[in-house]
Parts: sequence; structure tokens; C-alpha cells
Amino acid sequence: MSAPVSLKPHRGAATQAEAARKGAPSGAAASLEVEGVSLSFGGVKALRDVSFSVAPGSITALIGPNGAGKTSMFNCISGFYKPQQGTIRYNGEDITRMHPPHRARIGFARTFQNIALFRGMTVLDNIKLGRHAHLKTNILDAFAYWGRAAREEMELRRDVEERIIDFLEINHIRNMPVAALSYGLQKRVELARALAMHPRILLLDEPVAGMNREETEDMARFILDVKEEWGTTILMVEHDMGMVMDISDHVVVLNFGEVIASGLPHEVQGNAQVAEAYLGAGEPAAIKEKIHKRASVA
Ligand SMILES: Nc1ncnc2c1ncn2[C@@H]1O[C@H](COP(=O)(O)OP(=O)(O)OP(=O)(O)O)[C@@H](O)[C@H]1O
Repeated sequence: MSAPVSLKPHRGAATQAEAARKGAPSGAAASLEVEGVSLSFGGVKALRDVSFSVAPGSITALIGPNGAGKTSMFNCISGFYKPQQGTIRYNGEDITRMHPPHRARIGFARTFQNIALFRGMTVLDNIKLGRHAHLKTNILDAFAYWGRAAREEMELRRDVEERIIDFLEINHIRNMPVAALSYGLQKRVELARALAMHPRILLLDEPVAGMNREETEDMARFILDVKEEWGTTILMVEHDMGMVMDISDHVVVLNFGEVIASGLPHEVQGNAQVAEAYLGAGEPAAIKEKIHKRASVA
């Protein structure tokens, strides 16, 4: 738990109109509806009849104490788990049983709690791997239609270099191996790789976990910029309550696999059941203090 983040505009931040002119690398915003989802691991009920929705172009945060079911829900949405009951809809389409690669093709991209980058490869090469999810050319095609492959490669470079790298202010590290970067920059590169997939919905798994204050503020601002400039729908799981409350449009709270509260940040902050859930889970003193403080001013 940490204090509200200070959201300074980034140097590269543009207006939505400017971003549209530049051809922002995001498709139209998507909506997501989770309806009656239940998931068990043997006798452990990780999710019980969970329902909530994510509005197009919003930032929705999924929060809750340890073991509440956030990761399980996230994995159902990204396709790594198949719930035993319930439905997940993307722009009205039932995607509950759709495999992750198919989800990537229709507009899903995600980052991971533990950074999932190729550490020996450069920043640029890692980002290119994200973009490859959308290239029409495969290896065999490339032999037969090298012209198309070359064109796509050039388009890819332009895309990566002129938009995402500029946007995330990582031009100075583009040729560095990921392993040589600070933790905060690695998380930013992971975001860049996800953006290179042209997501319509971006799933962020603890985007500021393990970051220091400055890195957290930077990342919070970048996430807001992605929403505001590109209109991407964002769903994040995050423990940093200060950051969640400052940048989210909507907050969904899970406890023991159930939704116990859902609403605007200030509504959730003032919810006694939410404070109780965190206290009951024995979260650190700073969290208790923060929730009490926020509940008393809401
Ligand atoms: N693969 C699994 N096998 C068995 N039980 C699991 C598995 N994954 C999660 N669980 C159980 O499901 C419940 C929800 O866990 P989950 O990881 O989704 O919670 P969480 O809110 O993400 O917790 P945290 O904040 O600690 O990451 C817990 O009781 C957990 O022990």
C-alpha cells in the first residue's frame, strides 16, 4: 500500500486527437462481461458466481486481499483457465472457451506479475515479438513472398520505433539487453510489448508490483496515457491501493472468490465490508491505515 501517486504528464503525452492523427496502435475499445463465473481447484473454490463488467475505454481494477481469487479471475479472462461455470463475453461474443492465441488475435494483450521477457534479447527485439502476433507472414510464407515479408518488417519497425518506443520514452534503451535494465524499465518494456500487439483490451497483472515510488508514478501515468490517448480498455490486478484509487474508473473487490463490492473508487474506499476483508486477511498495517483513512473521508 502506498500514498496516492503524483501523475505528472510524460514528455511524449499527446491529446487523443493527436494520437488518432499519429495512428495510435490500438484498435477500437472493447467491452468485457463476466457473468456467474465459478472455478474450483479440487475442493478449493477459487471463484464463486463472479459477475462484473468492464466498460469500453475504461480502467477497471480487480482488487482484494491475498487469496481472494484475483489471479484466478485474471487467468479465466486471459484464457489460461477455463471456468467450470459462467460466461465471459468480449464485445458480446462468448469467449469463455477460446484459447489464448485466438484471444490475442481478437485484441487481448497482457503483462505478467513476474516479468516475462527474453532477458538476453534487446528491448527492440522483445517488443517485436509482441507485434509478430499480428503479422500475416509466417516462416514459409516469408520464403515464397519475401517482398511482403520485407514490407511488413519495415512497417513493423516504423510502428515500433515511431509510436510505442516514443510513447513509453524508451528510445535510449532500445538496443540494450533487457537483463541490463532496472526493474521499472523492464516492466515498461513488457508494457511496450503488450502494446505492440495492438490490443483492444489490455490485461495488466500487478503492473507496479515491486516498483519504487518514482517507477510507480511513471507507470501509473503511462497506463492513464494508454487509456486517454489510445482509448484502450484496461483491466488490472493490483495491490497498490494508492495507484488503484487514483487511476481507476471502476473497482471490483473480491474476497474468498466472491465480489463483495464494485463501483467508483471512492465508493469502494468507503465500503465497510472492503475494509473488513483487508483487515480480516491480516494485510500490513499500512493497508489498514490507508483504508481507514480513506473510508473516513469518503
Ligand atoms: N493452481 C491452483 N491450484 C490449487 N489452488 C489454487 C490454484 N490457484 C489458486 N488456488 C487457490 O485459489 C484461491 C484463489 O487464489 P488466487 O491466486 O486466485 O488469489 P489472489 O487474489 O490472486 O491472491 P494473491 O493476491 O495472493 O495473488 C486461493 O485459495 C488459492 O490457494
